Amino acid sequence: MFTRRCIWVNGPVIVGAGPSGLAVGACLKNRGVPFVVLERADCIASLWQKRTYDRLKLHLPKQFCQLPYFPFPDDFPEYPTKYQFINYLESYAKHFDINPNFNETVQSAKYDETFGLWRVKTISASGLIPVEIEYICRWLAVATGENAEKVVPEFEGLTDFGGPVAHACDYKSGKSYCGERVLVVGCGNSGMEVSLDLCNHNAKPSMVVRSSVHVLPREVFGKSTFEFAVSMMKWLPLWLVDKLLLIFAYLILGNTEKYGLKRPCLGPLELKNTAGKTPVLDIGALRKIKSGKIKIVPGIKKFSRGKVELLNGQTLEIDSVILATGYRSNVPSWLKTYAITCVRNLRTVVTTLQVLFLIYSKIKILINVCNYLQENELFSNDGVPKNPFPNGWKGSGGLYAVGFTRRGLSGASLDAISVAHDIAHAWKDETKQTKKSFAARHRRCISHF
Ligand SMILES: Cc1cc2nc3c(=O)[nH]c(=O)nc-3n(C[C@H](O)[C@H](O)[C@H](O)COP(=O)(O)OP(=O)(O)OC[C@H]3O[C@@H](n4cnc5c(N)ncnc54)[C@H](O)[C@@H]3O)c2cc1C
Ligand SMILES: NC(=O)C1=CN([C@@H]2O[C@H](COP(=O)(O)OP(=O)(O)OC[C@H]3O[C@@H](n4cnc5c(N)ncnc54)[C@H](OP(=O)(O)O)[C@@H]3O)[C@@H](O)[C@H]2O)C=CC1
Ligand SMILES: O=C(O)C(=O)Cc1c[nH]c2ccccc12
Repeated sequence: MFTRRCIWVNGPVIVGAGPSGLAVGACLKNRGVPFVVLERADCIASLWQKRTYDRLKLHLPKQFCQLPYFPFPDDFPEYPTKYQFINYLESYAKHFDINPNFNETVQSAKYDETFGLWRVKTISASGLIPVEIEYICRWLAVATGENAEKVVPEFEGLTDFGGPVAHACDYKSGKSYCGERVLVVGCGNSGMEVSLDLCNHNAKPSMVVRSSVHVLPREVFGKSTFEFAVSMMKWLPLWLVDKLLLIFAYLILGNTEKYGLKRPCLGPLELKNTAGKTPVLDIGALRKIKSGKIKIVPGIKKFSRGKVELLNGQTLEIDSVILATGYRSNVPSWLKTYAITCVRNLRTVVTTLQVLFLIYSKIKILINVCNYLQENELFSNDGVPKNPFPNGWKGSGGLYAVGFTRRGLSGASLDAISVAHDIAHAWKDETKQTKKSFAARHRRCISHF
């Protein structure tokens, strides 16, 4: 049973209370614009508080990770721990007096063309009875993140495996894996750091590398590699910076291909920009790989009871599996376009015709048209903005994206400043016009229907 409520918001609705949502909230506060933040979890920065392992530290230096208008404390180390970062975010929310509505999951957000308003529906699980709430607003800032949902690939036979299978987002420490043979699937920063942590707790990790990966040292000549790359980008083209990074990586780490870590054809920064694939910034896993403490294995063929068969025909006996297989955005599941229903129907008809008449090539064009129409005009079907950085933060009808730049926390901060600036201008214009007639309603941020 649901209770229903409808709330008018005089200002933007921000979806997500992670660093991006907090940053845009802070920038709006600075400009005197009221807003509401909706968060599905019961705390701010739920990714950091609930879905990361104990030993996690920021892997970019602190100056690239602080949010607008509130620097990290002076005594923070170069690479703050996750607990320091969480404390900072708590202080940030307190400093700017940001009070998200917790336990409220956005189910859908639709643009009502007739009124030029957003209708954002949530289910609030705070009380004993779930409450369905509809927020109505002029502006919608999407800050649900690039890592909103875990990616869990399907593997043949995994259900017969019998041992524990966890995603990296549920991994806390290697303590409970002591002495175990663990298969870590994936070799991004999560796979590498989970494998390292397992080693440090006397477990025996084998890490699956199915394709390729760029491993870079976290520091070159005592300076952060990231900072070094950022400085070089001011003077040199990206391809040259990539070449230099790879030369330094070779000089410092040696030939990583020798250990089964094939490098991608594209350079590390180009790959990050085009495919969003983050290079691994090594904090010690490579040493364990070189010493054989972390075994590198190829792609998976199938699982069976207590075993995994690999693509090279080798079979390993394993006790547990950790899927460090990454994350994805959840925007397509709740952000609707007005055309979505009719386009879906059209798509079904077209697919049926395709099956009936087998005239594939002509129909394929129509299917592509349907896919295009089904997409939101700001976000692609993958749930990230279609336009690359720095042009992916603004859509039409008052829609904004914060924190989808593939540039981590520094990208989120830049988005937040641009979005708040834009909304503040529009908000001030609109409130000026409506001030007299709606004076009473606008005195408070929210008024209930
Ligand atoms: C393990 C890990 C380490 C990282 N380390 C770094 C680093 O060192 N430096 C760096 O620059 N970047 C780093 N990143 C990148 C990372 O994306 C950012 O650090 C940051 O958390 C992104 O902030 P965000 O607010 O955009 O997303 P998130 O932190 O994911 O916050 C989004 C929030 O939206 C909420 N939400 C999602 N869907 C809904 C919904 N439907 N309704 C309501 N609420 C919803 C979520 O619960 C969440 O609280 C790291 C990422 C990971 C996974
Ligand atoms: N200290 C820090 O600050 C940390 C930061 N992070 C950040 O969090 C984000 C997410 O990182 P991460 O969780 O590592 O995810 P990534 O998306 O970076 O990596 C996913 C890995 O899983 C592999 N994979 C996916 N599906 C399969 C499959 N079916 N079989 C075998 N392998 C598979 C991918 O291989 P393929 O490339 O072949 O697709 C890739 O190696 C990144 O931006 C990262 O930088 C993460 C951990 C620590
Ligand atoms: O850790 C992440 O996910 C980030 O997005 C941080 C980041 C942004 N640009 C980069 C380039 C190289 C390594 C990390 C990052």
